[in-house]
Amino acid sequence: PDAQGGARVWSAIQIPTVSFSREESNTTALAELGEYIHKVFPTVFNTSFIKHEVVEKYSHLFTVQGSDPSLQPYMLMAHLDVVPAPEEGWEVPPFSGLEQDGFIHGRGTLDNKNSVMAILQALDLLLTRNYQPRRSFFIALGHDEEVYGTKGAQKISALLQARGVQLAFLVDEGSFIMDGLIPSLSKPFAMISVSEKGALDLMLQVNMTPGHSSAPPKETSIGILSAAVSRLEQTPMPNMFGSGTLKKTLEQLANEFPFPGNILLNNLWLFRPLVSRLMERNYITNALVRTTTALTMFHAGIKVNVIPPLARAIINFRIHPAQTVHEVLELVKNIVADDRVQFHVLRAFDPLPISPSDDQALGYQLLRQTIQSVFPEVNIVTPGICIGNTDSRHYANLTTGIYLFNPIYLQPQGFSSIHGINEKISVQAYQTQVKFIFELIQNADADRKHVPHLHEL
Ligand SMILES: CCCCCCCC/C=C\CCCCCCCC(=O)N[C@@H](CC(C)C)C(=O)O
Ligand SMILES: [Zn+2]
Ligand SMILES: [Zn+2]
Repeated sequence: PDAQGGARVWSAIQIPTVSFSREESNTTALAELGEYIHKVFPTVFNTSFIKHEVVEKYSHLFTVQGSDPSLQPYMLMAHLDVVPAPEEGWEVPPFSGLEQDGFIHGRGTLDNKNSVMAILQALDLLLTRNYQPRRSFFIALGHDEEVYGTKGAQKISALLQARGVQLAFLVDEGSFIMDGLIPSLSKPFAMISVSEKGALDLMLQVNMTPGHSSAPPKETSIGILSAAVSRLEQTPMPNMFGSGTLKKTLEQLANEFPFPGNILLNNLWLFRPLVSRLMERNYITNALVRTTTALTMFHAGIKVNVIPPLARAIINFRIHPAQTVHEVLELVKNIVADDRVQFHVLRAFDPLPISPSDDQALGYQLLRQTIQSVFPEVNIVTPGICIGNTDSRHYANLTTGIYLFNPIYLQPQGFSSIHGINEKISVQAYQTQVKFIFELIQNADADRKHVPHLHEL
């Protein structure tokens, strides 16, 4: 990639495209970022076979017309918005986009302006080499992923559906080259997520008669609700480990673990109960084996000497692929087992279906091939499940091949910086991401029977 690559990312980081809530986002910044990509990637915007459309004012859809209409198109995705970043705790201000010690710092450097910039830069590089793709593809840049994507991705998806588009596959954020995230597994491995967990935001509410605090009743709305949410926190949803994608992932990783992990994972027929318990010990692997329960909001009380009429809590469940929203709701009601607690579903969706990862799965195989070429040191490429949610779920009507992968090494510190503090990307990692997309686009054009001849960076 050219020397400007880093500089372009820094400037994008300086534009605070924050989504605060579904109702509130920094639309001035979103518009500014739209103008910015126009300014720094003029070739992308001025090429005759690329159509650019703005959707719902701030999202962007690029249609790159390939020369061979018989090939089914695919889509590359990223999002322009970021979560808020209060300045406390940051080594450098989160919207400074400063470069220090080979790293670009700031909110959005991993989630997900890196992908916005890398996709456009890779395409720009191909265009400057007079490359016209054979296979058409779309680039969808949503502007509200961090607040559910209903204005951006959902609208782009509806637009494409109305045009009769069906995609061979799509690639979005959500998974990485995992580096030290699994205890005792020191070797990095590439995980391409082939599904993502579902979600349920559930409000619990207790209404009681208000009164004077000098003569309190035996139970208050706060006490009843606290007991209910505490029961939910203390009673984890069932461990679903045993089949499906995770079992496949672990079997593929088995020989990478030192003794005795390798023996346990190579003999899951015998050690399944033990492995399933071990997975619960770490908060990341725990999230892979069950529907998680996170108590995230709690509101009650209006004055120190008033018995509160109303107490409310919101719980965020992330639903394991082997369960449904309906099943989780039933379990929750059984655990709470108190008629005074009312339930209101604020938002819910089931886990995504599992995308294919067999030899015939075009998207998966292209990603695997490109990983092996760009990261020859990575021995294992494995399908996995994304524990968070992405804009990709809005496109499930257009394709059965949804693949989540960011071609970046992710260490525990990087993992906690996503939505946390000190988010940063090394200039070298960003350049490698550009190289990855540059090769991926060309691999998607190659005759699958022959070894591709690539333009090189
Ligand atoms: C043996 C396998 C090991 C696997 C380790 C897994 C480690 C997980 C690593 C990365 C997960 C990062 C997830 C990033 C995508 C999440 C994006 C996001 O925050 N989305 C929001 C969307 C919501 C609809 C607002 C979310 O809350 O999920
Ligand atoms: Zn993201
Ligand atoms: Zn995010």
